[in-house]
Order: sequence, then C-alpha cells, then structure tokens
Amino acid sequence: MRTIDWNDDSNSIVMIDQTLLPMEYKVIECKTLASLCEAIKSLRVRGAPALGAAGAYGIALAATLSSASDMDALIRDLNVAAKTIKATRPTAVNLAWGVDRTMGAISDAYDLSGIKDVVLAEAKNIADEDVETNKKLGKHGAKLLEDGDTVMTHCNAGKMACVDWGTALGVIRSAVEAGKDIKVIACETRPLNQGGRITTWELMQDNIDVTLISDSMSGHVMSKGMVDKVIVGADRITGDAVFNKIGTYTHSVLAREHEIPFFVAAPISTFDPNNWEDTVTIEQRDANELRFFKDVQIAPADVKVYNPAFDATPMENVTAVITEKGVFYPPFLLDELLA
Ligand SMILES: CSC[C@H]1O[C@H](OP(=O)(O)O)[C@H](O)[C@@H]1O
Repeated sequence: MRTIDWNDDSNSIVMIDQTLLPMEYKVIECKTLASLCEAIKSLRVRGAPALGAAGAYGIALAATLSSASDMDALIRDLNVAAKTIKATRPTAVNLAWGVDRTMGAISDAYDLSGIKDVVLAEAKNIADEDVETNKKLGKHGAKLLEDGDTVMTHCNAGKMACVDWGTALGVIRSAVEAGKDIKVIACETRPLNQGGRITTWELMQDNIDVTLISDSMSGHVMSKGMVDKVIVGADRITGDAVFNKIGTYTHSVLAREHEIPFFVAAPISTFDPNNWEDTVTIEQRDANELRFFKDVQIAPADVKVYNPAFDATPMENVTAVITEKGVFYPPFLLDELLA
C-alpha cells in the first residue's frame, strides 16, 4: 500500500498512521478536511513529498464534500480549504506546492462537476509522479554510493515520507537494487523518533542492514570512521540553506569536520524559488513532545521547552543535492535547477 492514497469507493483519503509505527500498522481514512488536517498536524502523514500528496488530495476531498451549487461558490470553498490545509505545517514547501498545483487545475474545468474531476485527477497525478520522481532521484543518487558503504541518515526520508520509494532511503534502495552492499546507520531523531521508529522499520522490511543510534552518537561514529556518507531528506531548499528535521545541521557540521560527503536527496518540488533568499518559518511544535514520549513522562511536566521541528543547514555544508533531474553541486543557480 502507498503511504497515502485516494479511495475511489468512499471518496476519501487513506493513509498509514505513522504515529503508531512500528508497534502497529494501521490504515486510517480521512473523510473530512478536519480529519485530514489533524492527521497532518499529528504527523500521521508526514514527510515533505507525502505532505505534497496530502495537500493535493485535501483539495480533492474538499471538492467532493462541497455542497456549492455553482462554480464560483465551489471555488470559494476550495480557496478556504487551501488556506486551511497550508496552515497545518509551515516549513515543508511541498504541502503548499501540492495544494497550489491542484488548485491550478481548476482552470481546465468548465462546470461544477468538471472542477471536482480535474482536481482529483491532478491530485492523483501528483501522487503517481512522486513515485516516478523518487525512482529517478534514487538512480542518480545510487551512483554516488560505493559497494560496502555505510550511510548515516536522519529522521525518515523513506517511502513513509513520500507516496512510495523515498528520497534519502530511495537512494539507498536504488543502490541496493543495483547490487551494492549498503549498510545504514539510522539516527533515532528526537523528539518524535521518526528514525528510530520508521526508518529502521522500513529498512528491516526490505532486509537492508540498519543500526540504530541516538542523535548524540553521530559525532562519535563519524570520528571512529564508521560512516562513509551521510544522506538526508529536505523539507525546503532555498538559495543558501536546506531546511530539514532538527539535528540535520549538527550532522552536517560533524560531517564537514570529518570530511564525510553530506548529500541531500529531494525532488525539485522541495526547492522554493519564491523565497530563494528569504527567511523560512521554522515550525515550533508542542512542548509535551519533549516532556513525554507517547504517554510516559520523561521530564518535569512544567519545565520550559524549546521545540523547533527543523533547522537550517547552510549550503556550504552540503556536498551535493540529489534530484530527479540529476545531482547538483552547490553553489547552484535556481534557473539551472528549474530549466
Ligand atoms: C522526504 S522529506 C522527509 C523529511 O520530512 C521530515 O519531517 P517530518 O517528519 O516532521 O514531516 C524530515 O524533515 C525528513 O527529512
């Protein structure tokens, strides 16, 4: 099953609830916009490309649910839905990209039912394209890995962060598919442990050798020569920085110190030409994500907490960005990428 998909029988969005992995594999159904927004905010569906598909399917769901009696009223409903979906998580540019691209399909429709048809078709296109994009990106990135490499990764940039295949883990899967012996060191990625819960689970499902470490161990394993390359995903890439899960910047500094190649794997849709030079909103998440793990209290219930979900890795720490169009070595020009 794909990470997120459309159910034609019930006109709803289905997804694997990632908050339950690896202890439970459960497929949930979002039949309302509110339930989709809750799923995005709670990271039941997460990861930039998967959020792109979630945003796209969210517009299709809103169109299906709308009781508008004319095109203008439906478009008003969809504009409200677009704003609501975009507001759920601010950093991953793919969420807004998926919403905007699906909304753009409206111009191809000539009547009410036509709008509902074109937005659903566009959302399905976005989902299908993501899988193909990741396979192309994976093939380009696999050439950068050598047989016998141990690759460190952070958070989860696998098929669970996408519609399927994955970006950072897509590179690893493609290298393994090409016959290379690749071992992975997965950083658990506090506070929500996407690495310890989801990356390890994904790779073990594929019989890819994976070792779990805590985030604080990354410098140690690099200093011991245990890491040949680092590959991470991205939520937004601008002219001077890669915005990715908190802790990525730390690994990039350590990789630079130990002269270890630091690769970012991301589709072109993760680049943000509209804010190429601007500052990016870093999502601040709930304090209890650090005070509790699941329902177990692990810090004083009233301790002050600072919980940014992402950090910015300067391009000078990035060896190359792997995309479906090929590998780009910083500094690169925007028009080179978007050509
Ligand atoms: C392939 S994008 C994956 C990217 O998204 C993750 O963030 P979150 O789990 O909060 O959605 C993380 O930054 C990954 O690198």
